[in-house]
Amino acid sequence: MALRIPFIAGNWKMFKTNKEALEFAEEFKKLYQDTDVKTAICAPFTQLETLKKAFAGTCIGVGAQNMHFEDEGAFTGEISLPMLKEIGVDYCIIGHSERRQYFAETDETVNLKLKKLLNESDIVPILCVGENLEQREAGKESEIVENQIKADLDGLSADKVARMVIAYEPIWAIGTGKTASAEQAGEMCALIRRVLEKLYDEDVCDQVTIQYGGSVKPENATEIMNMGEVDGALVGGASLKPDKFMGIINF
Ligand SMILES: O=C[C@H](O)COP(=O)(O)O
Repeated sequence: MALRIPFIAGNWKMFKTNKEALEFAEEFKKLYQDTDVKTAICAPFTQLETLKKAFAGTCIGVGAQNMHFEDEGAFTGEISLPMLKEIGVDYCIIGHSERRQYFAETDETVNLKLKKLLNESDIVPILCVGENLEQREAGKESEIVENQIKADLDGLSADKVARMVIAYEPIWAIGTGKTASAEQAGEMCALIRRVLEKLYDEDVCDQVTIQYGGSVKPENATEIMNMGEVDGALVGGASLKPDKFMGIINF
């Protein structure tokens, strides 16, 4: 079994101005030392260049939160892969539940975006999947997540999928203060690994980094990270403050 390095990424969603991002970066750089945990900040588009410059010469990665699947065109408000490449981002979140819920993201567009990123760049996608409360209460979480993974990865080759990150984010646990129990997080991350093994092979399933996301904070990070199949976390609210985020990285 491959030894996967823990990877804890922040998702700032629609928070922080450039000035605030720079202040965060300066403070966070001082704190992020002597750790074997990989990290990145996925920030709004307007802050990506600022963060790339601020984190230059460190191991702290920078990610976008979305990308269009076309290179260019009449798509008002969208950002393309060549634009992200020019900034030099390391990661890009794809298919976050907030994109699916509020901006009509579908498994079909998620799939096109993943193909674009993986076939035409070295940018690592962080694919988000997860069920809503109604689906969880109906006991359908495994079916929902399995179907999302199958549809989102459709047509992608094993070597491409092997370098992805997949974040299991139950929608009912995002920003609600309700966290999935460490067992629930572990079970769903294990399910994702089994689906990958079925679709590809053991090598792919061993290499993919699987994160849990949903109300992760310093107080619950140790328990979540200690579940066998959880390789990391995608952190929303608690990634906005350098000391809180560092508290999770130091789980
Ligand atoms: O991408 C991050 C997730 O949506 C989790 O957000 P949260 O930590 O604020 O619950």
